[in-house]
Amino acid sequence: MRIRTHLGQWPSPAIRWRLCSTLPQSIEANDLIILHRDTLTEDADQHEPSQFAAAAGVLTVTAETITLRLGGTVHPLAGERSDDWLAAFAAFLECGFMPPDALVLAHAWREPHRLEGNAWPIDYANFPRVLGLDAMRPSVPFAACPWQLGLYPVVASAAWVERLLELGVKTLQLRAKTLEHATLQAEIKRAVQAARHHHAQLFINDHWQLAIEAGAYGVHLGQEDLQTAQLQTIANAGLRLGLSTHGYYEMLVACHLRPSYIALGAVFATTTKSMPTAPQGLTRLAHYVQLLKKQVPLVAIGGIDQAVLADVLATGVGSAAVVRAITEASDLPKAVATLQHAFVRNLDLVE
Ligand SMILES: Cc1ncc(COP(=O)(O)OP(=O)(O)O)c(N)n1
Ligand SMILES: Cc1nc(C(=O)O)sc1CCOP(=O)(O)O
Repeated sequence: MRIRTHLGQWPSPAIRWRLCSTLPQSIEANDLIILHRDTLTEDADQHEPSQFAAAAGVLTVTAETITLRLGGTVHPLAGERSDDWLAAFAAFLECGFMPPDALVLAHAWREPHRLEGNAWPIDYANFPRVLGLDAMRPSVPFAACPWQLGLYPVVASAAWVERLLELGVKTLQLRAKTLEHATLQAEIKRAVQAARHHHAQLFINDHWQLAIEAGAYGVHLGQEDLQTAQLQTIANAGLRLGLSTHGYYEMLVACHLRPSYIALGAVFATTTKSMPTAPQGLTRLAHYVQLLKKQVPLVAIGGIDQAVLADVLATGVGSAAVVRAITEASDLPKAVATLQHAFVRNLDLVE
């Protein structure tokens, strides 16, 4: 409660978690069981999850690490933390953050922040490391892209890419979800050639091998894609990499891989795809930007249109990716011009 009062206004959490530092008489579905261990090497690692199967999650805490198991996913974190990290964890859960994100924030929590009247953790140096990522991290950072990627339409065909290039759009993504290999290969080639002709930056969603083959500017991948994509091959080929994130834990994963930009979503509700996570909203987005703005170029995505673009840009992101604001526009040239104008106005305000 003491820490929570310093974290500002947040909607009530959708889930009331119960933190159990000692074993409860009966385990309930929203319980997070906390186990203290000397090291992580014990075979306890294998037995604990089934023993506590009725709980929502288990945190195994050692001096240097905390491993959170939640819904079949393991989140291993390492880093310094304050003595009151557990109280901070409870406070961030109370602000509505899911356990992996609340645990990241709890690591980064420092009491002096509160005394300085700036309680929210935004100092990247205090944030923990996600363990187990080194094998997928390329030996060098991905090629850089501009800090301000500007208006960033995400479209499903080369024809759409060409239409937008004719209207002066300079950053785009081809996100073709339903095409078969041969058609897809031809679409990607055509879109890459058109983008090159217009000196534009075209990212290819998911299909990183075809993107390399076609010589695309970059690739966009989601967190699940990280299990299968060969990031070193993408980096060696000189392509840029954009990575999706949906909260603090995923941001740390993404940052460790040194991508060219990080996407923050979904800012607002979207009907373009079914999202497993709740919309972030502008307040969270602003906190994310404060943390990451000096680390990597940022792109906001999800439910962004003309009506909200100025508010989104006011958080400090350098780009906004949009689907429906473009594909469902009744007057495409006007929609592009209006959206582009918001970027110009925002740059004026920042300068
Ligand atoms: C700019 C940008 N941000 C996020 C996404 C979403 O990517 P991903 O998580 O891989 O989901 P799908 O696009 O594959 O549904 C994106 N495509 N672009
Ligand atoms: C493709 C995609 N990825 C998202 C994410 O949050 O990762 S949101 C999204 C769809 C964005 O579409 P619209 O602009 O129509 O809301």
